[in-house]
Amino acid sequence: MPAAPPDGAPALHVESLDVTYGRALSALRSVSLTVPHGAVVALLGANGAGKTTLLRAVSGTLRLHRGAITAGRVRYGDAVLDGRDPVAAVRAGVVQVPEGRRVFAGLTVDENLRAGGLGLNRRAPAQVREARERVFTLFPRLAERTRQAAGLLSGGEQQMLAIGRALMAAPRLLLLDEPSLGLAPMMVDRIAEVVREINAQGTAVLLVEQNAGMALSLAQHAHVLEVGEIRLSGDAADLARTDAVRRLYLGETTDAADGKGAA
Ligand SMILES: Nc1ncnc2c1ncn2[C@@H]1O[C@H](COP(=O)(O)OP(=O)(O)OP(=O)(O)O)[C@@H](O)[C@H]1O
Repeated sequence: MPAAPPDGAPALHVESLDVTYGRALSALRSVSLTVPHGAVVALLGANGAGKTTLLRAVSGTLRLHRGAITAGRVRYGDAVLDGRDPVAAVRAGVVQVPEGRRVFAGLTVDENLRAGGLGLNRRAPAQVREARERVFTLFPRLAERTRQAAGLLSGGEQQMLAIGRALMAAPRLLLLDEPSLGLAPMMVDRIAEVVREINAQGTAVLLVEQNAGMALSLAQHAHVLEVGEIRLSGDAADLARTDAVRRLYLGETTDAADGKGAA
């Protein structure tokens, strides 16, 4: 468990959130969760459960996908984030790493990293250098490839770059969407280590993962979303022991008759 937060340290509060896409599609209903300062919180759920939608609602990117918050609140510390844009979220200290390693393929590693700092364009060059050094310490492979086009990196390296780019904005809360998706097991282990290191440096993480084993091993708290609603919440280690999570999300056959199809 993380150390007790200092007084006034910001936490993310999502309160009774409803989100729709277009006029009809209800993607989230009455979703509430908290990410305490310095914590790792995992968000699990099947395809289409609404995990990405929740991250978009927090990072201010929902409108870019024609979604809208129709009820509820998103607050990070004193900042109200619902109804705001991504720049407001970044300024408040909240940065999302989108699913699918969306790096700028035609730009170099270095240019991608610079782009990550642009949301905070009044920062002193020394801070930018410091953020860059932090990224290169976490990801030495990026330091060796600063002039390489991002599109030529391996999948794992692109995921590192996507995370590194987000870290350039010096987030206090990182929203990570499926960082292990499509990566080889060794790279998944490396990404897990990186999440641990980032968290140990004081950044809270809201981690969306289909790899429930990895997510629950990293998180202190976890929530399970099903068709837009939170079905289970609790201590990550406790959730990992429940039959439903073991069967549906950890791939264990506690009851062969039920199979794993619902996940
Ligand atoms: N831009 C969009 N326009 C319309 N519907 C959308 C849009 N994005 C997501 N949805 C729908 O909202 C619901 C929740 O999707 P979301 O991507 O948040 O789920 P998810 O849990 O992240 O799933 P996945 O693991 O597949 O990414 C789904 O029914 C999905 O089809």
